[in-house]
Amino acid sequence: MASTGQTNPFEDPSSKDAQVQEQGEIARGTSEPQEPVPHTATTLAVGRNASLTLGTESLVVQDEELQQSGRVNCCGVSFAGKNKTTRSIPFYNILWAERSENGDITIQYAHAVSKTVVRPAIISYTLDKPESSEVEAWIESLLDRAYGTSQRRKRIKMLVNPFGGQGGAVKMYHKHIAPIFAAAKCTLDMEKTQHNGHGTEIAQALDIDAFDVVACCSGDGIPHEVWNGLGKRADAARALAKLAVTQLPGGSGNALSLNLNGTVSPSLAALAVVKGLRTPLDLISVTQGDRRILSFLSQAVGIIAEADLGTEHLRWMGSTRFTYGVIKRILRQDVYPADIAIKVEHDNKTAIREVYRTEASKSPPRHNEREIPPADLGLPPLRYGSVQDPLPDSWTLVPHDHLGNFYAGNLAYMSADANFFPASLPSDGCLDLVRMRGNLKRGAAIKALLAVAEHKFFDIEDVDYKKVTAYRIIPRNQKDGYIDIDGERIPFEPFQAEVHQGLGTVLSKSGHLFEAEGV
Ligand SMILES: Nc1ncnc2c1ncn2[C@@H]1O[C@H](COP(=O)(O)OP(=O)(O)OP(=O)(O)O)[C@@H](O)[C@H]1O
Repeated sequence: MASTGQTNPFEDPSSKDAQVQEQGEIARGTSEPQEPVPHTATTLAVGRNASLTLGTESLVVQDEELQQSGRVNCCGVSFAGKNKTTRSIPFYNILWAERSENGDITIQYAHAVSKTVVRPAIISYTLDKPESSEVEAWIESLLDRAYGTSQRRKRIKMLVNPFGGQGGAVKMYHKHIAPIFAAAKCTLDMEKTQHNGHGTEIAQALDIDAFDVVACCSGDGIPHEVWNGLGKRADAARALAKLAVTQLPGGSGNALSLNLNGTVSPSLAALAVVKGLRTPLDLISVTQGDRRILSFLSQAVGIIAEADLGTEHLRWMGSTRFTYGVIKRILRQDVYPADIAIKVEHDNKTAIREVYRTEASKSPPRHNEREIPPADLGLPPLRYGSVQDPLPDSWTLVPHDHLGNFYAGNLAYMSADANFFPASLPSDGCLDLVRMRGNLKRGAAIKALLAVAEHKFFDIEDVDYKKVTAYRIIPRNQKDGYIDIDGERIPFEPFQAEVHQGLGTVLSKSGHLFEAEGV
């Protein structure tokens, strides 16, 4: 038996980690703790002194090698001793396994080099009995545990926004993302976005049968464009069901990755995409004038919208500009009068908590394939018409003279530490709507704001929280202002929104929940 430790083609050879990996990490016996191996485990003897065992949650690698235990004694004799090393690699981290042409067995996995970075690493053994029929079945069994119902070798259309965030997305893609996808044998077709709206154009013209995933190395702007591009197609329903839209965090707002990949680390997000389960996501039609936009993240009017979009001149402050913007308006007790009509699905927090907990207690779906609509179906029709139509009969416009915040969310986290919508679910057919008065006592308003980071926002009495399927909002008595749809500004005019249950598709870790603390 020989542990060959192949060179990893994706590593920067100058890095220390790469050198360790090239020499074969297994023999070094580092990191993860050993896991007890159950009796039912399948063990593959790769050589006289090494074995690979499928444990309950991980691949257990045992390796014995000769190690120099002392250099020279007083008589000039070297001593050598045997050292057995055991380590576990979580199945989640296994990217690929195969027999190479020369009969070696090669396993690629995501090795944690820190809490926020994983890099591809390779274990490679020359088999003592390469002809054994056991090997193929063992590899299949390993891949089965590594992927479960997640699709292997995803075909990924990769969009990279070179200007996302601080402008480092292209470098980050090459360093942290592409190597993970390549090690997992995904097919990659990378394109840099060239201008505003390019994501929409690409999605509109994309060969949807050639890809499984559109992955955006960007902020939330490019996923928004991609869903809108898919929505403009004659086969919109099919395109939106077939293509999972995902994000590799490369912008200043990375909410999609936070909620679905549970991270803003590019390499961990890439691993989450490799292992992601296809999950339907509600999308929202927003109509304004004769326009129809698809929204996946949020719609905001009032303090939050203004603090997000009205503080561009304070970009030098980084993420603090948003907090500064909110506090300034809370202290001024700004109000944003509007008439609002809402189609409510769940109107109290007890019922909402119940809905959330029922879904959270379910086991992850066993099958994550969804029905693909025929090619002649466009976007679903609007059940409540558009903002230009008369108000539906059962709706009532209610004046909100002292509105401070109107904030509708389709995902839980709006940014790191801002789980504004903890009860939201990927495809419950509802938006979570938060309304707060602008004339609250300053102390109470600031307490509510601080509660967001402490996961206590939902229970604050001044926070009105409902699950809704549609609404119309008509701003009043203001010359101009901010309306924020997925972080983008639209004209300060009345708009209407309605939810399309599970119209879009994403990849998630759980298959039915966001990566957020719920209620
Ligand atoms: N090559 C390009 N040149 C200029 N703008 C671009 C280019 N590619 C994409 N864009 C635009 O950049 C905008 C922001 O993109 P994205 O969300 O990826 O980054 P971000 O850093 O989170 O953005 P922001 O901070 O502005 O919200 C999108 O509207 C997109 O259309």
